Order: sequence, then structure tokens, then C-alpha cells
Amino acid sequence: HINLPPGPSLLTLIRNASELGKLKPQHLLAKYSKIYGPIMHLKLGQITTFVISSPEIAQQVLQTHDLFLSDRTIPQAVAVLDHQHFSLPFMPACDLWRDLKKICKNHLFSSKTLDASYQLRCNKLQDFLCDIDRSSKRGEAVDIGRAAFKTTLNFLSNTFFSMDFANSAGETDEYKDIIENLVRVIGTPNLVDFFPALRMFDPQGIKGISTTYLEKLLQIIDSYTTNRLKLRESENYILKDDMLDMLLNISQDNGQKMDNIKIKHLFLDLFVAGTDTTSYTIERAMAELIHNPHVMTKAKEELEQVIGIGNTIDESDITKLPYLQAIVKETLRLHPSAPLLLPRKARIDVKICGYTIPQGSQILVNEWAMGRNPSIWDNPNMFFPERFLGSEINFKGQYFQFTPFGGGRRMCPGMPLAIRMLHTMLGSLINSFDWKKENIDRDIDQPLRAIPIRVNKL
Ligand code: HEM
Repeated sequence: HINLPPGPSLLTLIRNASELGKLKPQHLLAKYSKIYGPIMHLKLGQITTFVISSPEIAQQVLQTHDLFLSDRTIPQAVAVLDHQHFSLPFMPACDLWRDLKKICKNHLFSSKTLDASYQLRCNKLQDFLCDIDRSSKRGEAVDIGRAAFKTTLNFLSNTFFSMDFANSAGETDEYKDIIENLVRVIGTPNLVDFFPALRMFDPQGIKGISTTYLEKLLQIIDSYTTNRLKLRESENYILKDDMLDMLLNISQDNGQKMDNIKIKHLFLDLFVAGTDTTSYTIERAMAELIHNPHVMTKAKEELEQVIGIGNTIDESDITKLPYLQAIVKETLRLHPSAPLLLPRKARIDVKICGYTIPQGSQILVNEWAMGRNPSIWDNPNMFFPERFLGSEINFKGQYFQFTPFGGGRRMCPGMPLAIRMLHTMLGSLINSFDWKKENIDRDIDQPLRAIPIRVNKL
């Protein structure tokens, strides 16, 4: 006997489908949750989806039943060029996934590795501030999302390959185009995923777009890997402190664990998962700060006291800056860059709150809706970092009202690097410049353009 929770009928779903043009999926699902409750189901074509929007039920998914709910549904946008077989975020929780996750935890994102590549990121932070200084001298507005994207991309390409990917505005735009298109097509509800018979027709053109951009990025990564392999053949080659040499060493020692194909697909996922999320968070944080000048002032006061006005933030300063940390948390609460986390899939039938989640169904945790729920947060729509001061809530996956990096086995492995990038970039933007919005009538939800004014060091 299968006991499903309530949910909208097929007719309601079809009727509301047109709203998806105006509303994002998480907004529409939040509207449904208000009607049908914190665990509801939607059946469309071959996929039954469960949407969770309460911390207690999120805990059941991300912790209690994590073992059986840790596979993924694979969107067709990912199932091209064999990527589904190698994709860390989308493969099921299989042996290869366990190996890759272990490599991420113990090697790629360990404190030791991140400390070793710290100087490379410092240099990129200086380039970021120089770019903004140039705009400041010209009195020009900065497109914050684009500037943060360029720096995040170069943080990652230096941490991975010891080199800049984006040297010019043209290169930045090329990578931004590739990664934004991939994130968009992977996140777009695709009719083919619900009605596989439509696969041949690719009615929304999603497969075509994702093939084009995945191919481009795989080729770029492949050329860097091939180049490095040639360099490593030389007798006097000195190993670099980056992730590529670390993975090539693992592959040399154990070709079954790691090889060039796995390396290529892994880096692709790390670039796609790491750049858009981090730069979006920086852009939203700056939009909130410019909109809430008293928060900006308080953040500047803390930075002035701890590191001195106009100085650049060091990764080791982060723990001394509780208000800056609270700003990052508050931004992730209101603007989670993965608003529905990533879809999970039930390996077997699982019982939650007396309801059955049948094997094969998809589970979405609506992080966005929980972040704005008035029964969880006082004045949820207010940007109020103070709510996190003196609170033990963090984003490490144990507080289920706030899991912007997910939780359980599938939690984000890039979080330690994301934390370093977010705080140093945001802290330096606040401490080195005053900011004026280019167009005060522009809505807070729109992409941010702001004019920097360099602050003088004391
Ligand atoms: C603000 C920054 C970031 C946010 C908010 C974020 C958020 C997330 C979330 C919500 C998930 C899904 C977790 C789940 O299913 O429970 C995830 C997975 C993942 N993230 Fe991140 N992420 C960020 C940065 C990064 C960075 C910098 C990297 C790597 C360079 C990265 C790599 C990954 C990977 C590989 C996965 C898949 C893990 C798996 O399926 O086992 N992320 N991230």
C-alpha cells in the first residue's frame, strides 16, 4: 500500500506551467507548499517528485534516510557526451562516486592542499582589487557579478591548474557564457525528463545546448591536461602545488582510481559547480549591503578594527571576523545559489512522516522556501546578519533550517574553498572601497552595477 502526501493535480500543474516563465521553480513550489504542506508530491509523466520545505522533514531526508536517498535523478542535459557516467554531482552514490568524494575530501579540498595554493589565490585577489581600482579612478560602475565571476574562475583555475583562465574581458565573457548556459539548461525543467518518449525531438533544444557547451569546456580542460602531461615527461619538471598534479600523481600510482577521462569530467564539474554559485553569492551580498547601508557601515567598522582600513583580507583573518561571517550566512539564507539543492533519488521505498516515498522518485529540498519561512526566522525577508551573531547555526549540514551547501553524503565538497573565496572577496570589496549604486531606481533583485570609491589607507 502506497500512502502519498497531498499535492497538486496534473491539471493544476499544467495550468501553472506557464507561470514558470515569470516565476522560478522554487517560487512556484513554495506557493504549492503553502497549500499542500511541508511534504507534498507532484506527479508529472514518469517522475514523481517530493518537495520538502520543513527542517524536521529535511533532516529525515538529509540525515535519517540519507543512505537510501543519496542517488540522483539525472537530467537529460547532463546525459550527453557520457558525462553522466563520470559526473560527481550527478552519478549515483556508487563506488566511483565514493572514490571521487574521498579524493575531494582528503586531497583536493583538505586544509593542507588549500593552504598550499593560498598564495595563488592571494595574487588573484590583488588583481581583482586592481581591476576595481581602475574603475574607481575612471568613476565607472562595476558589474559586480561579472567581476566576481572572473575572480572566482581565476581562483579556481589557479587552484586547479596554476594559471589564469580569464586574462581579458573577452575571455571572461566566453567562460561566463559557457558556464551560465550549462547551469541554465541543467536547472531548466525539461519535458524530456518527464516524458522520455520525447527524447528524439529535444523540444526545448536543451540537449543541443548542453552538448555544445560541455564539449567546449571539456576540450579546454583536455588541452591543459595534455600540456601538463608533456611537461611532466621532462626530467627536471618540478611538481606544482595544484590539483592537476595531485590528480595526475594519483593516476600514476593507481590508474584504476584516476585516469585522464575522469580528471577531465571532474574538473568540468568543479568549474561549473564552483564559479556560478560563488560569484552569485558575492553579487547578492553586495546588493544587500548597498541596499542596507547600516549593515555596510558595521561591516566596515569590524574590518577597520581587525585588519585596518584599506588592507586586503587574508584567508587566516576569516575566523576573526564574526560580522563578515554573519553577512555571508545571511546572504546564503536569503539567496541560496542552489535553491532546491540538487535532486535526490530514492534507492528503495522509504517511509517519512507516515508517507511512502516510492523507489525511483525524486526528492527536492526547498532551501529557498525554508530560508524565507516566518515560522523559522523572525522577519524572514529582512537582511539582518545579527540573527547569526551568538547563534550556533552554521552551514555545515547539521542545522536543517539552513543547509545552503546541502547535507549528508551528497553535501558540497567544495565548501572549504568556497568559504575562503567568499570571505576574502567580499571582505576586500567592503574594506577597500565605498560603493554607490549606479542607478538608484534599479530593483534589488536585478544584476548589480555599482560605482567604487577607493578608501585611503590610514
Ligand atoms: C557559494 C558556494 C557554493 C554553494 C552554495 C554550493 C552548494 C552546493 C549544494 C547545495 C550542493 C548539493 C548538496 C546536496 O545534494 O545535498 C552542492 C554539491 C556540490 N558542489 Fe557545491 N556549492 C558551492 C561551491 C562549490 C565549489 C567552490 C565547488 C568546487 C570547486 C563545489 C563543488 C560541488 C560538487 C562537486 C558537488 C556535488 C557533490 C555530490 O553530489 O556528492 N561547490 N554544492
